[in-house]
Amino acid sequence: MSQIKIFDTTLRDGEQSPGVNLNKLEKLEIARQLERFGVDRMEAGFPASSKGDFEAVKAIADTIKNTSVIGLARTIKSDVDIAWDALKGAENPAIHLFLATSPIHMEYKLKKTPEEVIETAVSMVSYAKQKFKEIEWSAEDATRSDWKFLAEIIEKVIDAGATVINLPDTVGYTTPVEYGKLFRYISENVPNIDQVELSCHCHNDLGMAVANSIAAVENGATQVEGTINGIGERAGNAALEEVAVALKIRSDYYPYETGLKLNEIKRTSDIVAKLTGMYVQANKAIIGRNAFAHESGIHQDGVLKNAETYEIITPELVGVTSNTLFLGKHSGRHAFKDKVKEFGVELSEAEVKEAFDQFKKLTDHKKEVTDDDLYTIVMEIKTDSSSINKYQLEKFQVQYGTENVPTATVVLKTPDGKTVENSCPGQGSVEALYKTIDSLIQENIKLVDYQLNSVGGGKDALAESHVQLIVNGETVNGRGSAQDVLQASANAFINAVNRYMIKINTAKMKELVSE
Ligand SMILES: CC(=O)SCCNC(=O)CCNC(=O)[C@H](O)C(C)(C)COP(=O)(O)OP(=O)(O)OC[C@H]1O[C@@H](n2cnc3c(N)ncnc32)[C@H](O)[C@@H]1OP(=O)(O)O
Ligand SMILES: CC(C)C(=O)C(=O)O
Ligand SMILES: [Mg+2]
Repeated sequence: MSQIKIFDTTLRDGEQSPGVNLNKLEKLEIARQLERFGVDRMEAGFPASSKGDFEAVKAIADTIKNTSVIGLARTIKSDVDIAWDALKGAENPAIHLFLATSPIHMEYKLKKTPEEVIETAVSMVSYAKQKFKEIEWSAEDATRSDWKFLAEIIEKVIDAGATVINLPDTVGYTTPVEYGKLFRYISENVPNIDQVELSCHCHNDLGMAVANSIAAVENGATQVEGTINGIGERAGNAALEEVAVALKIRSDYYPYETGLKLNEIKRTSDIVAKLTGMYVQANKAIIGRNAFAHESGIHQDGVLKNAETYEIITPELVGVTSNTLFLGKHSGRHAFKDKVKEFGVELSEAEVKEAFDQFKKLTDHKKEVTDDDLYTIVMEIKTDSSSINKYQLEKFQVQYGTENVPTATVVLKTPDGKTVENSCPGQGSVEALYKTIDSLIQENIKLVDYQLNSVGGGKDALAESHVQLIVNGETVNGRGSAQDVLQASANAFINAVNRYMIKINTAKMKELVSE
């Protein structure tokens, strides 16, 4: 079996999904889970793109030790310098430089001739080599590039010091046979190709990202790039869990394996869905709710006689277990801490206290607190700490009846410690609630997206809400959970506003420091 490396870009290309906006703490929690999952490389972000991304990449580089941490950069000196500042604390600092090679990108986007593109790529790889030992170079839009030109530029960037060459299908344009031929061509026509690793990076615009990635592996790729749950720009990237499980299940045919711990798939998928707000559809391969459900009689009959008649993957393989019954009203702190440890999440003493208090409160209303419930509580605590004063929901009431105009009354504490109160009507309960909260906040707020999901099943399941707001022109996401759907909705709205407050306060503090 040959070992295929897994390069995860959930935190960079995945975060390019419209509407996804992760903060530093959320990125750090996802990075920790990716490390547990066993990815070989993780692209933590694009350090030169914003201060927030710089700080997140730096925090991940300084924390993650068992996975190589990489940052994306354009072929611009300042991007390379900023990437170095973010990544120099990593165990093995690595940079991912990209430059487009297709005629359309070179002429219209970069406004460079092919010769200038070669000269820029070579000089920036050489420049980066003064700092980084490991350099991945990507020929952006490789699948719409001239193959002879690709072979020429690749040979030169390898001579300049690149250690990994990536041939991205940037716009999801290729098909498995064609992409396979491209890898074969590059393997056979670049004389120094054996000095580097060859990587594939597929987008899913035509629904072929996973198939294309496997075709690349069959034709010489030694690394697959992708994201958890296939999130990413437009229709997304290749879903890594699908690639890994396909290689495992079809090991009778494919002589390749990955170092991923497949039984961490469910947990990795869950944390990414929860923190990005991009939930997977029920029929999603590998981890969708229906992936292991058998509905029709003939299938059920077959499965009862021998599960393998209709089941090629077992739920246990990918870490889908029946949602373990967790602790109850009478459970103590020790059992609680043990459970949190099992999740692989580290909590400080103060965080344990906060999580335990919330868990106890939940047991007053919910007989059976499950792993999913507890994980939701723990993640809220791990990803939402900030020392700045924030808006706090003191109390609220919503009146709703089929014959009444829904009306909400809300009492809020503002960041400067004042208590404010108002009531507003709305078309529905959530609208009334949101209008009232909005009226109490001195910012210009527009609601762009609202989602409500249940955590697990049952009448008493926790509700989890995601919102996207535009606050004074800035897009921010918010997340909230509670047993009541209106409380979860209110929490999500206020969480988004508080993230905006954190964002502008951090920017203001930086200005003061630099003055
Ligand atoms: C295929 C991919 O996924 S590539 C990664 C895409 N990801 C992102 O763009 C997310 C983060 N991006 C950003 O925050 C911003 O685009 C920034 C901060 C990087 C740049 O912002 P701005 O300076 O305002 O430039 P803007 O985004 O409008 O345009 C991009 C510029 O980079 C140039 N550029 C694009 N790719 C490259 C490259 N690989 N190397 C050098 N320059 C490049 C473009 O030609 C354009 O230059 P121009 O201003 O001279 O025309
Ligand atoms: C930055 C590059 C590798 C990319 O994401 C793409 O081309 O899709
Ligand atoms: Mg991409």
